[in-house]
Amino acid sequence: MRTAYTADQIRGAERTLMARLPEGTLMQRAAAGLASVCAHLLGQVYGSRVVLLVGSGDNGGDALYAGQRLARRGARVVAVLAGSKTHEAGLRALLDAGGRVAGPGDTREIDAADLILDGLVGIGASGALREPYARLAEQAGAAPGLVVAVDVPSGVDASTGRVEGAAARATVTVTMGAYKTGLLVDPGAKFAGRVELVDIGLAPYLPEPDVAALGRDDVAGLLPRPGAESDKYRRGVLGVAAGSHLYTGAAVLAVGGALRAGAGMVRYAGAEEPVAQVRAHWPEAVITQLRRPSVDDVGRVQAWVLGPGLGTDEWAHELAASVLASDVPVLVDADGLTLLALDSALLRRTAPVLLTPHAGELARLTGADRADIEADRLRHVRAAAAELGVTVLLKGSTTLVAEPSGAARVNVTGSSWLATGGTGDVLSGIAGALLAQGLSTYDAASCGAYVHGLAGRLAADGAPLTAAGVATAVPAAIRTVTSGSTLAENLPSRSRER
Ligand SMILES: NC(=O)C1=CN([C@@H]2O[C@H](COP(=O)(O)OP(=O)(O)OC[C@H]3O[C@@H](n4cnc5c(N)ncnc54)[C@H](OP(=O)(O)O)[C@@H]3O)[C@@H](O)[C@H]2O)[C@@H](O)CC1
Ligand SMILES: [K+]
Repeated sequence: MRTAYTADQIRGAERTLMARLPEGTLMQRAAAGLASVCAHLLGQVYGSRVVLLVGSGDNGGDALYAGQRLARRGARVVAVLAGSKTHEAGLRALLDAGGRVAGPGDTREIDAADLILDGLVGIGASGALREPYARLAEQAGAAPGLVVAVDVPSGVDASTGRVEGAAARATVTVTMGAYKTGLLVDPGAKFAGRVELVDIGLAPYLPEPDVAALGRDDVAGLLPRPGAESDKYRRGVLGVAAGSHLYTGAAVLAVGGALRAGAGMVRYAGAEEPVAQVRAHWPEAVITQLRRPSVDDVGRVQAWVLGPGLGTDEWAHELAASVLASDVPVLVDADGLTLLALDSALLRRTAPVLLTPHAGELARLTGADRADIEADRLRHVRAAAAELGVTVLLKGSTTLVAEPSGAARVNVTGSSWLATGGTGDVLSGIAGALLAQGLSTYDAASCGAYVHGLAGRLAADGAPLTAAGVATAVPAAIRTVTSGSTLAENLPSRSRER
């Protein structure tokens, strides 16, 4: 499990650790890790051109000491001093090692650099980048050289992932001591590139994490596996109330996701048109063609998926009320979420609920502005979970899952190929199948997102995918998780010692 922290949490831990160590020790550890990543990226350090963007705080100090180490190994290092002041000892160290200095206006070197080290601001930043930092951050991102962000890409809020103005787009972010939340959550995650963690000895002093990202082993431990005693009922029966005469595909995809994700049985309940389609695609599903909007005659299930392609008319509303009146966990997606936005009384139930909105659907549910949600996804998904008293999975390239208690997880297996129509229906089927097999809403959502992301990567393999292809790839994704194969995740968990 990868855990991440806010800037305040990191600062608190750093204070405790720093009090036990000679002054400057942590910065030297940070600089050593930084220089080692840079050397690795450069391949040959001797003769390479390195530009340091140096702000007025300790983030700039890290960059200067890393620059000293690279200069000692023969790199041609130029420090662009952007702040009103500069870390003096770091600057002296760089100059003693043969580095040079340029002012913030002298930026010709940036375009010629093999590697640009972004040491403008780290966890001490507040608000949008001011000039000349903003201009330098953008210039670095647009330059042909590699960009290595020190601790956090400047312009990304370390605690939230918010990007208010300009920010440095990094190839690699070398982060000190622990992951920062803003490196895992979009939009910050997009600016961070690959994240490398440098161990500076902070771990024993860290509090409970702000967010966690499940890794392959965590998911393998949580995914249900059929035992010798399992029969189809014990493996979990999922009910799917989805699809309408207008939208039949959503029902096919949700049922497909559920069957591939190991539900013991899927009971599909719907109107005539989607019933015909589901029957044609999935002879395995047990089908009830509904004559009235009620699931009373569908038979026993252990969980429901409600909403994909359901429509939002009176018939759909009554069907939603019937599903939510049951005493089993319900996953609500798509049109089901619109129905909840229109009639919040539907949510008055005691059994668990998992909502799986994208930003637009969450906006409809909570009344928040969609753009505000996209800009500050973690805050909004937490607020929604607390306000509605249910587990909320907010879809996106870094999908988030939040509990009413404030606990939150981020999924790192996502891929931009998954931004394709119908993939959400597959996710609802996968997570629903996990709910039916007994996982909590929190675990079903997090493991569902993880498996769905992997299936998307397998289905895409570097080319456009279809939602049906994602459903087909689900068993291979589960095999990847349970067999311990090393399909790459977004963020390597490798850490570097001094
Ligand atoms: N502590 C430790 O043990 C260790 C810390 N480490 C490192 O230190 C980093 C934290 O250093 P930090 O606390 O000095 O803050 P930092 O991020 O450099 O920037 C603060 C300065 O930036 C400025 N500024 C702020 N907002 C701005 C804006 N919007 N736009 C423009 N400027 C802005 C503001 O300056 P001023 O306004 O006064 O000019 C402020 O003083 C951390 O990320 C890690 O890299 C590692 O070495 C490990 C050990
Ligand atoms: K930085």
